[in-house]
Amino acid sequence: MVLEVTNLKQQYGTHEILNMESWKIDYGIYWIQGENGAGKSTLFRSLAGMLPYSGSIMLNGQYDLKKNQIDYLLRLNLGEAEPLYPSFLTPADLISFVAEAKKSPAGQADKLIDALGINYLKSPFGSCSSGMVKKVSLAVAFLGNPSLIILDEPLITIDQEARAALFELIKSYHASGVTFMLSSHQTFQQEGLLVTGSFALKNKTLQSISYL
Ligand SMILES: Nc1ncnc2c1ncn2[C@@H]1O[C@H](COP(=O)(O)OP(=O)(O)OP(=O)(O)O)[C@@H](O)[C@H]1O
Repeated sequence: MVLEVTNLKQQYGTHEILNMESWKIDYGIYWIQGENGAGKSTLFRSLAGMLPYSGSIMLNGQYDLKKNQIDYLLRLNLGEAEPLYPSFLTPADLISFVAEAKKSPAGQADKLIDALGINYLKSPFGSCSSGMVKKVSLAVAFLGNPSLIILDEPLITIDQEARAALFELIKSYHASGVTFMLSSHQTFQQEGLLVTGSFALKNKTLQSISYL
């Protein structure tokens, strides 16, 4: 099992957002759907260790997010829907920092920069376009040797060329064993991406969607 979630509860103050008894996914590409405010980003941030939660989250059947946090976080990457970086930082700074933290193999960052067409590496984020910021956030989500990559709304603000490059990256990383969790209000089908399963976040839990 790539990911196993048990009794996950998540709330902001007294407002409960998630209450998931059991959710397991194996190797694949999953599309997570849900209305605005359903809790997708909250779920992804919880899985990425960014929010306190109650319950258990286990990766690759052996890394518990609470007990083996470093091993877990080396294997799970999140690309946020609307990434925010300090305005003085440059994409080059961010990429090299994350590459080191994620133990990225030599040459991997350059390939991602090239593939996604990131060409303002030394301009501070404060002067980058929103599409450029998003492309950098996508590049860093592929760094290291992840087992699971979560991309929250990966298609927003990126142009057609970057979109095509992103789908090529997803396909090639998936072929080498990476599981993906993608959220989008748009369909992925036209990109030739074979989705293993789709889930909808409703009533604080994930329900499997089957297509006729
Ligand atoms: N930091 C926070 N503090 C308090 N409430 C929050 C916070 N972040 C999100 N929420 C609330 O939690 C609920 C779930 O939000 P979340 O962003 O996870 O939904 P989403 O499914 O990703 O939505 P969208 O499709 O609009 O991006 C919403 O009601 C939102 O207002």
